[in-house]
Amino acid sequence: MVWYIIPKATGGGAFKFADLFKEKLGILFDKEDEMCSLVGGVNFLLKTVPREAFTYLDGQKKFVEIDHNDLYPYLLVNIGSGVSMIKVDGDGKYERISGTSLGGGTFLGLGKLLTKCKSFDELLELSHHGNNRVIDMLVGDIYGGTDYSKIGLSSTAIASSFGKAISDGKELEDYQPEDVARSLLRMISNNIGQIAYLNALRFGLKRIFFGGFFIRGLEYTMDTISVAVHFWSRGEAKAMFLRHEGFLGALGAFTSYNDQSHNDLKPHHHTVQRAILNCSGHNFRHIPVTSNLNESETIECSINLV
Ligand SMILES: Nc1ncnc2c1ncn2[C@@H]1O[C@H](COP(=O)(O)OP(=O)(O)OP(=O)(O)O)[C@@H](O)[C@H]1O
Ligand SMILES: CC(C)(CO)[C@@H](O)C(=O)NCCC(=O)O
Repeated sequence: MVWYIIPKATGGGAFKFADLFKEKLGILFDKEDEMCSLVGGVNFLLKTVPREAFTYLDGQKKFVEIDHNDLYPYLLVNIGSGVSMIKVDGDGKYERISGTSLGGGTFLGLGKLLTKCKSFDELLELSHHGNNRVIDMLVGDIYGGTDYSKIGLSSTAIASSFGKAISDGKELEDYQPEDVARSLLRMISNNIGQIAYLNALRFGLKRIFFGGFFIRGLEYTMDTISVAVHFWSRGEAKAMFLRHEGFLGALGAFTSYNDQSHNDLKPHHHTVQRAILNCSGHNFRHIPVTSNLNESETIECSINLV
């Protein structure tokens, strides 16, 4: 019996590794466009999975009721190595309106250089124990401890990320890696939240969904992004997060098997004749799919969305 498996692949890696897979494993990818897959993944989740989207503010997670008839338009901010901002108007209807190269890769890359830590988890762990005020220059540092209330800035607002390092007379080694990691996480998350809001404003979008593997359900990251969106929108816009934020592209590629008919898909037990891979530029991540062969010579996949 001969088995032909055509894996769906999305992201830059679908292109970057296509020849390698063909040469070494004899496998051809079915390439799915990255942006299209991201949007497909989010739409699938929002329409199919209960309690998928939530807000996170002041340590409180609140699930958001999604009205399927009033879902669009929204802004999707996908934070991977870089950041893509996509205005979504419907199934398959979207436009990438902006992006920034200051993303998860910047956090991890700079973090490795500045703290010598080896992995994302290590860097995050460090950031949990740090205090950004040691390195960040606050409004109060500039204004002698007081707020600049006339323009809406409290004394504890960050005036300049890493600004204290200008005149502290310290070398990198004199700072605790925990504090450096904390400032870095705050700087990146804050910046993304601000750019996201400005783009939402450009197009009059009230809802902003944040996804990508950078978020990973991390409270400090989500809190910083939420505060940035809240601050810049003066409470008008809300940052929303997704429970399955790290698998958007792979899910979108998966749902595209059925000719984009997401509505026919249920989050449990799909019978498909193919497999999926989510390929970023430098690594592969399998969506948690279990598979076994059944008598009709198909691969039975079930996704566990918990
Ligand atoms: N265990 C981990 N190992 C590496 N990076 C991680 C890990 N957990 C979270 N991250 C963060 O996720 C980012 C990568 O996210 P993701 O895989 O969604 O994007 P990507 O596909 O590599 O990038 P892009 O969307 O720009 O192509 C990293 O830059 C890092 O900040
Ligand atoms: C290049 C991609 C789309 C690859 O996923 C992503 O890393 C990204 O959106 N980077 C930001 C590029 C920019 O808009 O400045």
